[in-house]
Amino acid sequence: MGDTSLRITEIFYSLQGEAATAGLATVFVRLTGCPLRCQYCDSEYAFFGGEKQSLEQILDTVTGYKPRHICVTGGEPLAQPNCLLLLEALCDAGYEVSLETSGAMPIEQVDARVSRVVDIKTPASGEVGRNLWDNIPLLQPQDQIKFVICNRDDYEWARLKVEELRLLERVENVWFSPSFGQIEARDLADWIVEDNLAVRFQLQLHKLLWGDQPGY
Ligand SMILES: C[S@@+](CC[C@H](N)C(=O)[O-])C[C@H]1O[C@@H](n2cnc3c(N)ncnc32)[C@H](O)[C@@H]1O
Ligand SMILES: Nc1nc2[nH]cc(C(=O)O)c2c(=O)[nH]1
Ligand code: SF4
Ligand SMILES: [Mg+2]
Repeated sequence: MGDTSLRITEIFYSLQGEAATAGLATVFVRLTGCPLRCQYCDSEYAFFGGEKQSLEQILDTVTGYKPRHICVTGGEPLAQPNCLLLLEALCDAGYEVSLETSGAMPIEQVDARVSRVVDIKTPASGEVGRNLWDNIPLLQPQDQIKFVICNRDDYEWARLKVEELRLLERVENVWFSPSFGQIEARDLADWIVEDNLAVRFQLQLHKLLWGDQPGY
């Protein structure tokens, strides 16, 4: 077997602040490095640095918290090929695993037990050109789609994508999430109601509880 280590920025235990398992105690494994540069990124500290850790080391740290839920995030976790091994090992260990990923990397090889939370990058993210549209037909009902909305134009764009790609038929949860500090969350909520959309609004719970800082 070759090198199975991963570059890790942090591993911490907190309340899941996003998506379908929001509110549940969760261990976060944040992988270092990302090929994208979304203008709003709240995890820039994960672009560089980190520490190489073996799969065993990572699993030991995770197990120490005695969690049920694990969220693998970054940076862009799928930019490290060994991420696939980590996801498989976490599933084998019996954890409920979710993966936060930009829509920019192939999701095909991710273990089928994982809930893949695919962020479709909007025009105002600055990275709309990186969306890998081939991922869309691969989505399963337990996967999730997220749009981080920065302004009204992003909202209109996302609304059209939901329709065009029939996203509500593909996955149980399509999330519209306000870009933190860039748009009034209430405006986004009002637009969803006015347009009678079947998407789900979310706020990043951890930022309301602890502010925008690493480790929470
Ligand atoms: C930091 S990223 C890591 C995973 C992956 N690189 C991605 O973009 O999905 C995790 C999630 O946080 C979201 N996010 C980052 N900065 C944000 C912000 N300022 N407001 C709202 N969501 C944000 C991202 O869009 C993504 O859905
Ligand atoms: N509490 C908490 N929940 C989260 N859900 C997704 C996160 C991320 O950074 O990907 C995150 C995070 O950083 N903290
Ligand atoms: S893809 Fe994710 S980690 Fe990378 S810059 Fe965008 S939000 Fe940040
Ligand atoms: Mg975060």
